[in-house]
Amino acid sequence: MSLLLNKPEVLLKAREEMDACIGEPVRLVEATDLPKLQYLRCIIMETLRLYPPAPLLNPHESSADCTVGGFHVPHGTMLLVNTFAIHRDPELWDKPTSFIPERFEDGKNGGNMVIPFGMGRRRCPAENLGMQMVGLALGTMIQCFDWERVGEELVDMTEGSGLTMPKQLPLDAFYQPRASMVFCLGTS
Ligand code: HEM
Repeated sequence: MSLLLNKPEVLLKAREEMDACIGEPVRLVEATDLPKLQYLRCIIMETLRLYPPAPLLNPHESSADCTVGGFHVPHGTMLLVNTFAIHRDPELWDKPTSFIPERFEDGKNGGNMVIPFGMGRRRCPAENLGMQMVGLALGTMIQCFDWERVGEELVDMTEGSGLTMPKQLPLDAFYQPRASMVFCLGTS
C-alpha cells in the first residue's frame, strides 16, 4: 500500500484492471479472479522483490560436495542466501531500487531470479496460499477504497530493524469507501 500511495498511477492501473475483470454486477474480488488479475500479481511480485519478508533465507546446509557457479562447496557447508542482494543486484536489474511492476508484465523479468519464497526442496510450501492471501487482501483494499497520502510528501519507506523488513514508521493514509462498493462492505 505504501508503494502504491507513492505511485498513484500504479494504484489507478490496478483499480482499472480490477473493475474490468469483475465487470457487472459489481461484487467483491474473489480467489478465482486472481489468475486474471495479472497486473495485481506484478505489483505483488515487485513488492516482494524490493521488500522480501525473508531478506536472508533460513540457513541451509549442503548435503554433498558440489560445484555451483564455479565455486566448490564442500559437504556440510552452511549456506546463507541473501535474497535482498539478489533482488537488487544493479548488474541484473534496471533501476534496481525503483518500484516498477511493469517489469513483470507478460511473465517477463529479464530472466532474473526472484526468490521471495526461497527455492529448492525447502522453499516455502505455502507459496500459493501466501500469494492468494496477499492478492485478496491487497485486491480488496484497491477495489473497495479510495486512497490518498496524508500530505504532499511521499510515504517514508525507511526500513526498521527486524528479521522481516518491517517499515520504520507505520503507514498513515486517508481512505474512504468507493461509492460503488459501499453496498458490498456491509452497513449493519
Ligand atoms: C507472502 C507470504 C510468505 C512468504 C514471502 C514466505 C516465505 C518463505 C521463505 C523465504 C521460506 C524459507 C525458504 C528457504 O529457506 O529456502 C519459507 C519457509 C516456510 N514457509 Fe513461508 N512464506 C509465506 C507464507 C507462508 C504461509 C502462509 C505459511 C503457512 C501457512 C508458510 C509456511 C512455511 C513453512 C512451513 C516453511 C518451512 C519449509 C521448510 O523448511 O521445509 N509460509 N517461507
